Amino acid sequence: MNETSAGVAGDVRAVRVQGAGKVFGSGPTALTALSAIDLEVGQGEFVSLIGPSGCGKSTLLRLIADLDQPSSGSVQVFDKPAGQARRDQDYGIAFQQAGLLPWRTVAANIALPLELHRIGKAERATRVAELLELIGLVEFAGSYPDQLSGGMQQRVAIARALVERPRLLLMDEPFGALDEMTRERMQNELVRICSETGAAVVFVTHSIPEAVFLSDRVVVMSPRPGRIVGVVPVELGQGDRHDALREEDSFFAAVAAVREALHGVEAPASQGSARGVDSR
Ligand SMILES: Nc1ncnc2c1ncn2[C@@H]1O[C@H](COP(=O)(O)OP(=O)(O)OP(=O)(O)O)[C@@H](O)[C@H]1O
Repeated sequence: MNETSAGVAGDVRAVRVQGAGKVFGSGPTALTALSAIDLEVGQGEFVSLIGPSGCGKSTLLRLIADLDQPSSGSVQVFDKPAGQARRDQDYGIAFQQAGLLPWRTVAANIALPLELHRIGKAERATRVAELLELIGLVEFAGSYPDQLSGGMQQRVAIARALVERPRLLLMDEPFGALDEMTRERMQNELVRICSETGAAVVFVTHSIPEAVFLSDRVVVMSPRPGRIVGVVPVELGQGDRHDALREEDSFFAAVAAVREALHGVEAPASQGSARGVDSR
């Protein structure tokens, strides 16, 4: 393992990406989005991906989710090829847009993956009740998405991602569209949900404080072609990610360490966008 690969000790990894590259298109217009990515995520580990806009964070997540194929290298999820892990429903996915079906109630949205996999009605009802409890929306079971706030919709999307008890969650800026207060509440809830379910998480974000608050390790990527240029371990105590942590010196020190790792990897102005890394 070289100094920029992101590895963990232990046997079965939730995610193991080895030498992965991704080229979109071919010929003179070919675009190399990712190059020589080595990334390992341990079971129950929370890893964030951070880097300038367009550096390939979402592409890497899509490779792990088997929504796209690497042009080189390999992607394994729980020691299986990514495609097999997808067929085995080994992971749940939550993206920036909650993506709920507007004609289905909250309960029916959460139950959807179970229905698609022909789980019986009684078992579905039990599982949905558990999830509604977990996300604190029991009294909204019969509501429709347009009757919920953005943060509540995101919680429903996370419940739907968790409904099949995945050991891995793949999240692409799931709180990106939320206001700051709601976002922090959602982060607190995600910490709680992860400690209750033991799921590993790969989390894409533009926010350094968000990455630090949530993660065991923050993986820093370079501008296109995206490479891993640093891995910052966040040692803030596992079961101890509480709101007050955001005010503590250890938190600010970790934020500074990630900012330092990002130093020099920001996209030049010509390549930049309004969605660069946010260090607020
Ligand atoms: N399907 C595709 N076809 C062609 N190019 C693509 C495709 N998907 C992504 N790209 C390109 O790959 C590069 C990486 O995109 P990606 O969305 O992974 O970046 P990102 O780091 O997630 O960006 P952001 O932070 O802005 O969301 C970009 O230059 C993008 O234009």
